[in-house]
Amino acid sequence: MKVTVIGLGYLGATHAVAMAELGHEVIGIEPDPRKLSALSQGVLPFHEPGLDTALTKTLATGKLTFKAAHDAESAASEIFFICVGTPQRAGSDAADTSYVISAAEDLARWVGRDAVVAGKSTVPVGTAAELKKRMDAIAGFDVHLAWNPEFLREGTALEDSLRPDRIVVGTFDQHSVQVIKNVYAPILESGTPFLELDVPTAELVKVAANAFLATKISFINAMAEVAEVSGADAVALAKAIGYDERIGNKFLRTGIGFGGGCLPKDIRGFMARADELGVGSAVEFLRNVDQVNLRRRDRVVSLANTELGEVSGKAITMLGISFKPDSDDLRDSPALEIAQRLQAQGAHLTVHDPVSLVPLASRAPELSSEQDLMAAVKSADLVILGTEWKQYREVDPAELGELVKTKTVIDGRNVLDVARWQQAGWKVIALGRNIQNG
Ligand SMILES: NC(=O)C1=CN([C@@H]2O[C@H](COP(=O)(O)OP(=O)(O)OC[C@H]3O[C@@H](n4cnc5c(N)ncnc54)[C@H](O)[C@@H]3O)[C@@H](O)[C@H]2O)C=CC1
Ligand SMILES: O=C(O)[C@H]1O[C@H](OP(=O)(O)OP(=O)(O)OC[C@H]2O[C@@H](n3ccc(=O)[nH]c3=O)[C@H](O)[C@@H]2O)[C@H](O)[C@@H](O)[C@@H]1O
Repeated sequence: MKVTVIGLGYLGATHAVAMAELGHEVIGIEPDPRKLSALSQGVLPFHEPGLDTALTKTLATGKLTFKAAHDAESAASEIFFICVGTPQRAGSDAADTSYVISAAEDLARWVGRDAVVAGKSTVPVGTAAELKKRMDAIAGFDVHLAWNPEFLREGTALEDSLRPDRIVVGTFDQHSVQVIKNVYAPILESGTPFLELDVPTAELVKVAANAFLATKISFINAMAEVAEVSGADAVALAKAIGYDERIGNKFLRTGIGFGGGCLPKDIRGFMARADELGVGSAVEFLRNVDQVNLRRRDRVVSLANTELGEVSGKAITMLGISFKPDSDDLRDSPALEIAQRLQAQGAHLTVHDPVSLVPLASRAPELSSEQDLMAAVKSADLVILGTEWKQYREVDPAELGELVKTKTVIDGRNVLDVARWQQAGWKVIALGRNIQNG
């Protein structure tokens, strides 16, 4: 099928490659000249395991091409996927839907009568109905608009796109259902559940899923707060409750909390939208979810100050700066916020991260960085593990211990082998735990 993907960020670039992998003829549209040029040359403008090689492979087949704007060729597509950003609006909790509106209105000037427009961006409930009104008015006919939210995770984005848990589609008409079933046919043939819903439900499924995931993480981090003052251990607690199948053991990893371009802004956008709809109190608990999450960052800043007397003038190494491993995404990264706050208090931060130091240089130029892990910890008064990259879990604590000034580590993700680090002479501090250091 002829497919156009609009907006080639983390979601859109992945979706375009995934569609080409399924055998479709794909055009990707991206107005940012830097991203467009990189993608056209087969270079992924962000880190995503496996997507770089898949991009090179699909480009070579000639089935994937990129453009800055719509033209007659893209206008002939049978389906258009809208994948533009919906960031948090400045000075507000609400989602900024201006990019989606602009992409939809622009597309309405090109879209064919039989083509389907499938929105994949995460939007406040009610957005699709508003877009349809605007698109119909510009196109002069009944545009086949549908909402098809995406559930991929960064770090496993391509795999999640090609082998999703489910495909959710909200449609206004049956023609859209059929075209969407056709585009995903190879995935559906493998037995992936296809949920055909009304449009508001499809929009809500996405924000509800992210709100639930955020709540689960904040739940265990709230238990961590209680554990810290009661002598309990939140990691052991998570394991113990997770054996109950009704609770499950996933998404109960306690630590410095959730960040990224989605969970934080999606729960805030959900609260703002619920408020507009007059049911703000229904999701008021998400305010607590957000606050518990942000308090974990405060906790690390406070632990660092307690450990060092005060942080001013002290050398602190942050291991990992992206919001999660296997990603270079710095959007609302807990590790980044902690590093910036400690630096603002006068500490000398050195950041190590396997892939995020280039985006970090433009995002937070005030932070020093070091590509070599051993050099990064040299003479440190304190080491903080901010992102649980595999190499930090596997590093030899004895080797690191020879380089630092003081062998104290705050494990912000509860992934270090405490006994091993202690045997190497380290004082180990972790969130939600009361670790006895000899
Ligand atoms: N990042 C992720 O893992 C996931 C993101 N989402 C949702 O997908 C949407 C996009 O997120 P990301 O890809 O992370 O954002 P992003 O910021 O990485 O990418 C958005 C892209 O859209 C482009 N764009 C903006 N206006 C445009 C227009 N009028 N026409 C064409 N392109 C335009 C931007 O230049 C940018 O490259 C958001 O709603 C997000 O919540 C959903 C699931 C997963
Ligand atoms: O809407 C989105 O963009 C996506 O948001 C999340 O995916 P992602 O942000 O890539 O990453 P997650 O694996 O969900 O992790 C989010 C944050 O929570 C943290 N986390 C995760 C799990 C956990 O147990 N504890 C915890 O602190 C991670 O470190 C990370 O900072 C959802 O998992 C995806 O399903 C969704 O499509």
